[in-house]
Amino acid sequence: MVSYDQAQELLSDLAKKLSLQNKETIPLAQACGRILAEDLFANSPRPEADISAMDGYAFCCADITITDKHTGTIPLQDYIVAGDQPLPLWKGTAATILTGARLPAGADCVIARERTQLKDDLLSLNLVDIAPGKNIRRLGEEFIAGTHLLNAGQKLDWRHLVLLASQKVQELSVYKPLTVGIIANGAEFSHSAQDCRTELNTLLLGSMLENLGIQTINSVVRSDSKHDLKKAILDMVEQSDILLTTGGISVGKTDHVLPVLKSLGANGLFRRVKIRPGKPFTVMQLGTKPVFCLPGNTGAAAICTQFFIIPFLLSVLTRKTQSTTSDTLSGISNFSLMPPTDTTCFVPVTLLQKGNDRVLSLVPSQGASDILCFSQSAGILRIPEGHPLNAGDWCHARPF
Ligand SMILES: Nc1nc2c(c(=O)[nH]1)N[C@H]1C(S)=C(S)[C@@H](COP(=O)(O)OP(=O)(O)OC[C@H]3O[C@@H](n4cnc5c(N)ncnc54)[C@H](O)[C@@H]3O)O[C@H]1N2
Ligand code: MOO
Repeated sequence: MVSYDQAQELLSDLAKKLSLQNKETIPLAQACGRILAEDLFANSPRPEADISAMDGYAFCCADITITDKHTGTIPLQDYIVAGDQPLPLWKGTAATILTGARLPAGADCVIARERTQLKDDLLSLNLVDIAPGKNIRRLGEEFIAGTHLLNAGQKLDWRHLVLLASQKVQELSVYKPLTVGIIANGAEFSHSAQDCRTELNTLLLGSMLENLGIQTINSVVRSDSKHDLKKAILDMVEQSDILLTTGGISVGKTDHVLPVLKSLGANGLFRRVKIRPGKPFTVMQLGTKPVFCLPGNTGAAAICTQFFIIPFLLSVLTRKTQSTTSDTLSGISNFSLMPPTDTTCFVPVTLLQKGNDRVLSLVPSQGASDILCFSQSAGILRIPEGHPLNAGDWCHARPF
């Protein structure tokens, strides 16, 4: 049996050693949700040229004819819209220019249209409104060519796609999605069982993992037969990069998962963790493939997945230890909890604003097989071994 920290360390080492993922090149438009497999750099500056930030008029400040202490004039000549490659300004004239249009050579200022008067193609303006550089977005002001834009391992969403589209990236290299095989087992799920139960955990695990962009394949062994279980594991190992099992890992007569895996040559990374719930959680390796053996109790399976499997998969996917699953629901606890010696405890909590305080509270009924507590809570609070929680403590829960 290992501690929570030891289990995390073993999993982090395992994630670093695994080289599960191949790369593929796909069109940018299909890349949302995929994991970038290369560092990407800007191939052009942004803006690509000096650009007008206003609908108005472009000119060179030095060409303004001063008419009195406060005002000046300049004749109007050209008309430039976004998409034009403008000719240089006629010396001594201004050009009408629209927002986003390239500045013509010779212009060093743009004035907004509503700050001017126009009569017979002669523009009048207040001198306080003009200065070299005004209302111009300079070439490379946002970033220059060669700027490091994205790291390999980034999960791509609209923020990244739009950035890459601005660089005219049409295709990019991403990791092929991981396939995770999920096996539930138990005779209670047979439709002919006297006390037939609804199988929940393949749905639970499948939804959690698909949220990460992982493909999942499910198999439910609706018997307590070692033979059926062995066949399901062998089938699943063929089709997946990583295996999850749920149920059948305790010490009951029908708990066959661990003996069957051992009979297939699997080695244990660790057997049981000092946590509550989820103590029977075990990780093995079948050949090079990790096999995560989760308890059958649905609440325990959910918590082990949130705290061990998702961080593991994210570090495999992104090739770095994850901070994205950090504990970010912060508030003052309104309850005390003393975990048993050597045990890390997990409890679902709500987060409510009470006056000036954000308060973390327990929700009712949070046994290892309970599930309503998850819908009633905002996240899970981990209470590390040796650190009893006192009412009034400032603490951080992990949001769902
Ligand atoms: N003598 C002992 N008994 C138990 C111990 C122990 O240390 N000594 N540990 C307890 C703990 S803690 C847990 S957790 C469970 C884990 O047992 P299993 O992983 O073998 O789970 P099962 O016995 O197969 O099922 C337990 C419970 O969960 C339901 N279940 C199972 N799979 C699913 C599923 N896919 N969907 C919905 N519900 C599922 C199953 O019907 C049982 O009710 O062992 C304790 N016992
Ligand atoms: O630890 Mo079990 O996972 O409590 O029911």
